[in-house]
Amino acid sequence: MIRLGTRGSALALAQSQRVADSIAARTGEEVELVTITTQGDVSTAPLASMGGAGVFVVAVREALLAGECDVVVHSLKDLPTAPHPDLVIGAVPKRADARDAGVVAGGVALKDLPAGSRVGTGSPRRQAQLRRRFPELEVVEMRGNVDTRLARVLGDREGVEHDLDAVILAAAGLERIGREGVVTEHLGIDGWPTAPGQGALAVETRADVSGALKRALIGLDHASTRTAVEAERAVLRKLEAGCSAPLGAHAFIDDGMMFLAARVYSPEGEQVSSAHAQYVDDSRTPAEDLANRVVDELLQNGAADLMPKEGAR
Ligand SMILES: NCc1[nH]cc(CCC(=O)O)c1CC(=O)O
Repeated sequence: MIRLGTRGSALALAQSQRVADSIAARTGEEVELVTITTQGDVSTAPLASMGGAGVFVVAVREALLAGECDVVVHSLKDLPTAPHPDLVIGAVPKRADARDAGVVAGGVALKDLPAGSRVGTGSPRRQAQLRRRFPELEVVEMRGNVDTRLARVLGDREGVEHDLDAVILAAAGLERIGREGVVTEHLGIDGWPTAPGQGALAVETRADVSGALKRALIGLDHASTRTAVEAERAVLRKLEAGCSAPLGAHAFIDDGMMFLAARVYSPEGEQVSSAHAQYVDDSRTPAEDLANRVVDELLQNGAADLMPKEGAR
């Protein structure tokens, strides 16, 4: 019996169940889901007041370290970039859709929404992107699980106020919970790069993992997804010291070639710094090399100046 720790949200359960099925098929062992309730799930306070989105990861990791479960699944974009000394990412499965998706009431295109229409997102990156591309729309701060966010646009849930015209969410999350049908448009990755690691999962275990579970995770790993998200996260890590502005980054590998593009936004979206690079050499560390080139270019393009100014907002 293998125990897979998971948060209890619909999204977490959906992605954990898929990984559990895959581990069960590869090991021939039964895989049981163990639900872990985190402070971030219970409270609706702004995540920043609880130490950021990391609150989810910390609680799930504690259960893993305490031996309450053997393996956990994270959305890669929620994972801190610093490695944990006692844990390893045993598998990064093949990435799903990395794009953001718009869900707009009445199926109207975002660009055709009347001025002042209310669009919900809690992500500083999406807020900056919305303000830049659709300056006439009103950006509304929000958080909560995906179903609640959708209900604020679709008005399909009792007890949830129907107060938004649109919401921006990850396409991958909507697919995983079977709600891809509500998407009214996808935002192309070139003009709307998403969070480092978006659409990808990290399957984490204790560093001393062995035997059938270890072999199953090796089999579940998708090398080019792992390298691509490594490059995206390396951009985040290298910029963190000098720049806390919203960031989009996307990498992919196609036919042996690797591409990485990143964009840093000022909070109001009026300024950006963009950079991209592609890998042609036979580097043994392509993710690191590409990220270094992209970060150098971002900083040359003024990325550090896009940071929120003290007291400006
Ligand atoms: N921050 C919350 C979160 N973490 C992962 C996903 C979606 C799934 C993914 O990107 O893998 C979401 C919801 C969203 O951004 O819409």
